[in-house]
Amino acid sequence: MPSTVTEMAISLWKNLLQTTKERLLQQRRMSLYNGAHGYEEELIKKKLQQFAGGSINLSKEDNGIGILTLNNPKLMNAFTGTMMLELQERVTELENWKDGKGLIIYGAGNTFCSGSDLNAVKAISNSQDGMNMCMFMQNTLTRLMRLPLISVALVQGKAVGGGAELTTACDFRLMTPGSEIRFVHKHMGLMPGWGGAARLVGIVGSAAALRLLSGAVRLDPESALRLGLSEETLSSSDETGALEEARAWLSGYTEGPASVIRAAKEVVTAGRELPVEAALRREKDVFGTVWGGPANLQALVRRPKHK
Ligand SMILES: CC[C@@H](C(=O)O)C(=O)SCCNC(=O)CCNC(=O)[C@H](O)C(C)(C)COP(=O)(O)OP(=O)(O)OC[C@H]1O[C@@H](n2cnc3c(N)ncnc32)[C@H](O)[C@@H]1OP(=O)(O)O
Repeated sequence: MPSTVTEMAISLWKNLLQTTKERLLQQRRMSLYNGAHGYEEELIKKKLQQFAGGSINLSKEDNGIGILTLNNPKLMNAFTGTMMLELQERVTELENWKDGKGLIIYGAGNTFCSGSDLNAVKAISNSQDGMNMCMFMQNTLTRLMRLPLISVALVQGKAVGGGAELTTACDFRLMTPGSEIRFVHKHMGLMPGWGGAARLVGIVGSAAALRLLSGAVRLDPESALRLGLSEETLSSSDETGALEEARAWLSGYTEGPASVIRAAKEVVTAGRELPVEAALRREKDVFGTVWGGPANLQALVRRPKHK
C-alpha cells in the first residue's frame, strides 16, 4: 500500500498508463463489422474451413521483426479458405506480440499473391457467403493495417486482385525487378472487396486510384514508385536476397525501443484515421505511454547530441 505522496503519485501514474494502454489496444482490435451489419463470423469461418490448402506462416525474430509468409506457391499463393482463417489467427498473434516493431509480408516461390483461390470463389459465389467473406477479410486486413508495427509488403512476381489489396494494408511496399501490382478485379466483373479501394485512395489519391481500378492497370516497379505506391525497387529478385534487402530497409525504421517505434505507428494511424481533435487526444494518450518511460529517462541521462 503506497504510503508517501510520491509513492501514491507513481501508483496513480502506473494505473493511468495501464488504462491508457488497454484503451488503445481495445480500440485497435475493434472489428469493423458485427451482427448489426449482418455479419455472421462463425458461419463464414465454418464455410472457409471447407476450402483447405496452403498456409500462412509467421516467424517472430528477436530483433522485433516478424516475417509472414503467404505459402501456396502451386496456386501463385492464392488465398484458400483456410489461409484466410490462418491470416486472422496470425494477426491476433501479432496484436499480442508486445516486443514487435516491424513486419514483412511476402509470398513463397518468388511471387506475392494472386488473390482469392478461384476454386473457392466459385463455391461461395452466392451473395450471403460472398458478403461474409468480404467482411471477414476487411475485418482482418483492417486489424493488420492498424497493428502497432511498421509493415512492409515485399512484392516479387505478381500481386493481383486480393493480392494487390493485401499490399495496401501494409504501411509500405517494396518491389523486386519485374514484379507487378495489378487490381484485376474489373476483368472478374468485380471491384475490390477486401478494403483495397478505400486504402488505395488514401495512398495514391482518388484520380490515380480510379485509373488503376477502372483500367486494371499493370504497375511495374517504376510506375508504382512514381505513384507513391512503392517505396523502393530492390536489386535482388530471388527470395533470399530480396528478404535480406527488405530486412535492411525496415531496420532503418525499427532501430530503437519497441515502445517508441510502436508509438510512432500509433500516432500516425490516429492522424490518418481520426478527426483532428480525436487524433490529438490519441496522440496525448500515446505520449503518456512514453513520457517518463524507461527509454525517455535513459535518454535524459545520456543526453544524446543529434548532430
Ligand atoms: C475481392 C477480390 C478477390 C475475390 O474475388 O475474392 C480477388 O482476388 S479477384 C482476383 C482473383 N485472382 C485472379 O483472377 C488471378 C488469376 N491468376 C492469374 O491471373 C495468373 O495465374 C497470374 C497470377 C497472372 C500468374 O500467371 P502465370 O505466371 O502464367 O501462372 P499460371 O496462371 O500458370 O498459374 C500457376 C497455377 O496457379 C493457378 N492459379 C493462379 N492464380 C490462381 C487463383 N487466384 N486461384 C486459383 N488458382 C490460381 C493457375 O490456375 C495455375 O494452376 P494450373 O492451371 O493448375 O497450372
